[in-house]
Amino acid sequence: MTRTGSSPGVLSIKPFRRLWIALSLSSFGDWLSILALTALAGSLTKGSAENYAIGGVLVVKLLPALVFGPLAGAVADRFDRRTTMVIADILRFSLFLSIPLVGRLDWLYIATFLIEVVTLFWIPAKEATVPNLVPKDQLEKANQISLISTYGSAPVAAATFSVLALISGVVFANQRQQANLALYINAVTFLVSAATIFSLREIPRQRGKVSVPSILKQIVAGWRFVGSTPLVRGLTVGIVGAFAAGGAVIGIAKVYVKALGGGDAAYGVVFGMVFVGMAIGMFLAPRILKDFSRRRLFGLAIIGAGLALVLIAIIQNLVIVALLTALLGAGAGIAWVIGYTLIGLEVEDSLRGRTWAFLQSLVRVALLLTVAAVPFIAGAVGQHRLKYGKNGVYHFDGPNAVLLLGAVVAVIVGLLAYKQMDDRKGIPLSRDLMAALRGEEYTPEQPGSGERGVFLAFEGGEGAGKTTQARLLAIWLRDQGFDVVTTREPGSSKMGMRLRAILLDKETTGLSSRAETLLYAADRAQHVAEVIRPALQRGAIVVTDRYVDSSLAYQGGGRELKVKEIAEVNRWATGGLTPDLTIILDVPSEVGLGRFASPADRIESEPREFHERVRRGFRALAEAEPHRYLVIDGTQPQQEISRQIHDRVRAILPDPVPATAEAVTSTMPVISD
Ligand SMILES: Nc1ncnc2c1ncn2[C@@H]1O[C@H](COP(=O)(O)OP(=O)(O)OP(=O)(O)O)[C@@H](O)[C@H]1O
Ligand SMILES: Cc1cn([C@H]2C[C@H](O)[C@@H](COP(=O)(O)O)O2)c(=O)[nH]c1=O
Repeated sequence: MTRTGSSPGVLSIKPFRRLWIALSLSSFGDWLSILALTALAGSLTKGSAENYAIGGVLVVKLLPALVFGPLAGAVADRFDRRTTMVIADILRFSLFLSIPLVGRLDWLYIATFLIEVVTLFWIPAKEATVPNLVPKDQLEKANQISLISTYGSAPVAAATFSVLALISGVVFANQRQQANLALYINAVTFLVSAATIFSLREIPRQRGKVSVPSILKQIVAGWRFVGSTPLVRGLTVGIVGAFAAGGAVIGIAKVYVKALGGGDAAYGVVFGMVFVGMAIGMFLAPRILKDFSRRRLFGLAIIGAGLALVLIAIIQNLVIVALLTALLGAGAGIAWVIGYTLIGLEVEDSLRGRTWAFLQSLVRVALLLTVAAVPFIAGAVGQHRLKYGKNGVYHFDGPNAVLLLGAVVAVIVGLLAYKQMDDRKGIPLSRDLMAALRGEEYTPEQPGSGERGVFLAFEGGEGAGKTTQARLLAIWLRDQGFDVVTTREPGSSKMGMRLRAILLDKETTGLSSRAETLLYAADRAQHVAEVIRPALQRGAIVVTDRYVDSSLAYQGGGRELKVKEIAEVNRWATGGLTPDLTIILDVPSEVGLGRFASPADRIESEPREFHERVRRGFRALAEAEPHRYLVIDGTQPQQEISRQIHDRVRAILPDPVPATAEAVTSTMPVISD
């Protein structure tokens, strides 16, 4: 995985840097043009026609992609890319300049349509050029920085538009002149871009024959693939639905902001907030919810965006709407980055291209239909005044209805995507989410294990008396008719015995603390699978001499690794199996170590401070969850320790099986429910 932080390295490649400057300028110009054109269209019309005029701008911006999309890709491969880009930029400069000079709505539409057609040829020429300017191993970084510039320029454009609106509001009398100023600046960005690309002699000349796939064929092929793959089905439903909801917002935002008392500056701020939110969502969510299922997060992000939209539709306060818009953007940004990554990671390489082509076609259709439908829905709903209290009047107009409809669509598609893509079925969402927020992965007890027995663990430092007490407890339990399995760690399986030899042999030198932790965890995973879980499933009482807490105290306390991380590894290794009771025998380290006559093994040979840290580690675990532990002073006489253990264990034992059961099974009786 490449880190974004290393992107400046790519920018040191001079030709790529120039192309990137051109891309940034063009992206900035594109975003600024959406704001300026919709504002100008609004100012060229009056009353309810304003809705249709703004919607019209967006429709003509989307239409060319449907008609000329496949052709543009082919042109990029067939003609000289540098020339294509320079001509496209000069054309865009001229067309943008013409809009304020002509100053008519019909020309605004024609010019916008032509600009979009030209842009369609510019983009694939640029996309195809990048791999020729950077080495292969830098391509991913180059793509990252291009993506950041494309979307990062949106809030910059929005801020510029707001500032321009404020400044020009002082100088100019009407809104038309303000929008015109933005369009002039916009035109200049394309001229600079053309000059920058013209100077790029490194772009190789390109000639060749390329077939033009029909958009209809792509959609049909895509449908077939989507129908047979739940992941892509969920992604498609989510992405297309989110774009449809987004289309509703884009189509109505200008009118809604105006209805809330805002002008062009406020529109620019609200528009920019979507992208600020997107950037925050994209950046923060994957970090905060590092261990959370990406498939679940995808659906949840769309639902979250839908809920933010509900509030935007009903809370009619400009400042709150602007803040909620950032929330909406965050949801959209999270869904976008996850959708993008999931397609990259989980869709086979041979199908990825088709998936993208299909999604892009569908997204454009969805956007187009929504943007086109928005003015009609808003117009059909009309204006409604709802009275409340003595003098209160709540306005519910077309824009509110459109936003609410978009919100409902987002929530429904979010739910559908969640259902289709859920990769943790049966795991409660709230627990999964809470664990992820704590930085842990929620591991439930293995499904269907159906343990009926009792699981007891002895823990403590060296020579604390664990083996002695485990043996005495087993005798006491068997005397009462229980099926008891005594076991220990490490080394209760064939593989575990070999691991024990490696771990405790003083000849083992240079073993890293992490490797040591993993070897103990591997022994434990085998121990649980081979010995503990089968015994518990048949209803036995399992008494183990050491378990997970030994790793937390020895590798966490003794070796000073992070206890949380060790717990996480072990949760995974054991499938979350936790003892019903853990008995800690607490003795000062010199007392425990002094009880042995035999030579010390690799761990016992550690210095005293190590063993004292281990002791403190065990105590801390018991203090954190007292209900799961029984801490006993291990320096007491053996019988006294046994008595205290019996008192506590008795309370959690099930009723022994009636004596008759022994006759039936003719084996050691098992515990009944
Ligand atoms: N309460 C006690 N008082 C004094 N000596 C004891 C007590 N309990 C056990 N011992 C003795 O201490 C020694 C170590 O006991 P034991 O093997 O049970 O400890 P352990 O905790 O299992 O040690 P290990 O660190 O090897 O797991 C044995 O010789 C045992 O007889
Ligand atoms: C399970 C486990 C054990 N250890 C250490 C603790 C002891 O020094 C030895 C095991 O020897 P014993 O005589 O069987 O008690 O291994 C550890 O460091 N981490 C663990 O998870």
